[in-house]
Amino acid sequence: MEVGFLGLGIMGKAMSMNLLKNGFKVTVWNRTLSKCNELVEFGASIGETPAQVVKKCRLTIAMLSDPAAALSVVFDKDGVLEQIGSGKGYIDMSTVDPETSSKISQAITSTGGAFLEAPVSGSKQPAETGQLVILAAGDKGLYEESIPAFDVLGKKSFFLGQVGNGAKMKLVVNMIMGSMMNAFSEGLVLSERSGLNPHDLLDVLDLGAIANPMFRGKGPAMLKSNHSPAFPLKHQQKDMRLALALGDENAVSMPVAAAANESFKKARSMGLGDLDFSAVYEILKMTKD
Ligand SMILES: NC(=O)C1=CN([C@@H]2O[C@H](COP(=O)(O)OP(=O)(O)OC[C@H]3O[C@@H](n4cnc5c(N)ncnc54)[C@H](OP(=O)(O)O)[C@@H]3O)[C@@H](O)[C@H]2O)C=CC1
Ligand SMILES: O=CCCC(=O)O
Repeated sequence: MEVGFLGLGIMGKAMSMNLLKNGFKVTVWNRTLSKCNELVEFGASIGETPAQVVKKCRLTIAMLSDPAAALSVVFDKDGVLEQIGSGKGYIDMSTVDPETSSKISQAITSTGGAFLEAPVSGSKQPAETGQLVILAAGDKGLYEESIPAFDVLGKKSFFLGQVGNGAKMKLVVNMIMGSMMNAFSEGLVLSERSGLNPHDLLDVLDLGAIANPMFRGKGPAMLKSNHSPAFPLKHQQKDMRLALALGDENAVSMPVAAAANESFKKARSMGLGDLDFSAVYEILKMTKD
């Protein structure tokens, strides 16, 4: 199957590589075109613009940083809209808000094209190993057609109904994750400041009711101040912001998420946005009596 892939950041590069390794023909595009070269070594073709990729492929997947990027790639000159139409499908796997997704859906479907939003849970390593959790919503026919690709990219796919539901599910999950990262970081700092060995805390946590892959995977690196990016902090803060907006729209009070968002904003303002979101630990560590 020939698949187009737009956006070769941390996630897009791993996902498109995975498709290539599993026998898909892939045509890639990235805003910074030089990032396509590594994929070409593994058999990918390059499209010079999003429109060129869509022209060539029946199915095109996008994995872009944020709502502005997702909209730009569809609506701007040489964008997806110039070539999408009947018989073609567009799958946006970026994490965006439901409004952005709906806007893209309306534009694509008005040309006769099919649209699916399919944000993912899981980070760099699950993307490399095909262990993502796919949160799809939109065109059911396109979802079914995409299952061979989703089976390569993920360990489980959910079809959640109408466009917007995938985006909402993803934002709820990441709102919880961002709050957890803040609580975890505060716990690490508190254990150190109160004279405990934080490595002991990691061991205790891992044996109890709140053991989880995030604490287990990131804890030891955090204690060494290693925040090599798997999930960039700037994207986690974007997700907190979008989740808080969803809370506003639905009159849901979220003081814990709001406080976590403030920590991520502070970390961004201190230049930590391109590090892993675990770098929020560094700003919590800085607070003194
Ligand atoms: N990293 C993770 O663990 C996960 C990330 N996500 C979500 O997936 C998406 C991608 O994340 P990730 O790969 O980590 O992000 P990166 O920051 O590594 O990559 C972002 C991509 O978006 C492109 N881009 C940014 N702005 C524009 C624009 N205006 N026009 C066109 N392209 C643009 C970048 O192009 P260029 O190379 O030119 O800058 C790059 O290809 C985000 O929505 C993120 O929230 C979801 C699950 C996990
Ligand atoms: O959006 C990013 C999610 C990262 C993860 O699920 O580990």
